[in-house]
Amino acid sequence: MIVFPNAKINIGLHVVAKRPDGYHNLETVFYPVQLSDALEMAESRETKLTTSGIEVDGPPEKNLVLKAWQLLSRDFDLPPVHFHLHKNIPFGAGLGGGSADAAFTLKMLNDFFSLQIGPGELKKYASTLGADCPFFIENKSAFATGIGNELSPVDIDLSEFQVVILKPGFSVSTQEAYGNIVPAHPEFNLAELAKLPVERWKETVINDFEKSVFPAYPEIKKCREILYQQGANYASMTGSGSAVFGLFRHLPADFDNFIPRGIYIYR
Ligand SMILES: C[C@](O)(CO)[C@H](O)COP(=O)(O)OP(=O)(O)OC[C@H]1O[C@@H](n2ccc(N)nc2=O)[C@H](O)[C@@H]1O
Ligand SMILES: Nc1ncnc2c1ncn2[C@@H]1O[C@H](COP(=O)(O)OP(=O)(O)OP(=O)(O)O)[C@@H](O)[C@H]1O
Repeated sequence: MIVFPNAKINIGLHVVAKRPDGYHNLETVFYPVQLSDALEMAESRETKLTTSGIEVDGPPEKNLVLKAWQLLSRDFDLPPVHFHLHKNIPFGAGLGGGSADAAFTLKMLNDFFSLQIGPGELKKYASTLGADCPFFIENKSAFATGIGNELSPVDIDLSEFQVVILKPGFSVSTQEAYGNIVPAHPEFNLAELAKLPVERWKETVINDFEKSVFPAYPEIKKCREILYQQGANYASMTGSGSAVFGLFRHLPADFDNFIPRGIYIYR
């Protein structure tokens, strides 16, 4: 069985408050995008993970794919499986790639072994693997509150836009980014703002992490500037960076010529 865990972008992100458990309450809109990993699973003599593509740091047992398998194997009698993960989504990018792999592993195990876990229960398993993870269970645009795990559907359709993602050669640690932010209650509700025409988002739909991350990493700010110079109708950092995305009604044919060396382009 093969699945294609996709990335997400954040359309606005407000860090609302620090919680006693050290995590932060936030408000954001998650939107799924096409950029995807490939994850294959087959029954095997022992449970193992092999990888190709972008090299993920850390040993296989720390990989969220195996963590998702371990999580379900505590409650279900799962036979051993061989996973192969081909990694295309850069990590430490704010694109939620690791969380997507974890959520798709849960869904694939549930389907393949007919475990009969309902979507609500699957989301609960997912939230123990990462704050971004429950979104990828339904994988539909959603307004998120709590630590990012309380989701309600939001009707946003960006199909007329081309989504272009720029990623500098370095990553930003999510933990560090949260550590450098001063939480504040937002004036406006993001779910409402996201209903405005995309052309009005530039002034209204804000990712709070840009304020704290841009001064330390001017190259990320530069990526957003380039996207606007090239005619993006909206551009923003996603999550805690380091990737930024642009939404284009018309992407210039010579777009790639304007992207400095060392910056990866995904579309
Ligand atoms: C920045 C976002 O990508 C926005 O979508 C997410 O909030 C991050 O979600 P994630 O990578 O799934 O986060 P986790 O792997 O659960 O947590 C990584 C670290 O980020 C911090 N963290 C994460 C989520 C959150 N709501 N508050 C936090 O303070 C915590 O220090 C945590 O140790
Ligand atoms: N399947 C996986 N894919 C990517 N990273 C993984 C995976 N499994 C474990 N990790 C660990 O998670 C870290 C990346 O997490 P991080 O949350 O920074 O990145 P992300 O997946 O881009 O998501 P986001 O930045 O949106 O939270 C990696 O450095 C790696 O150690």
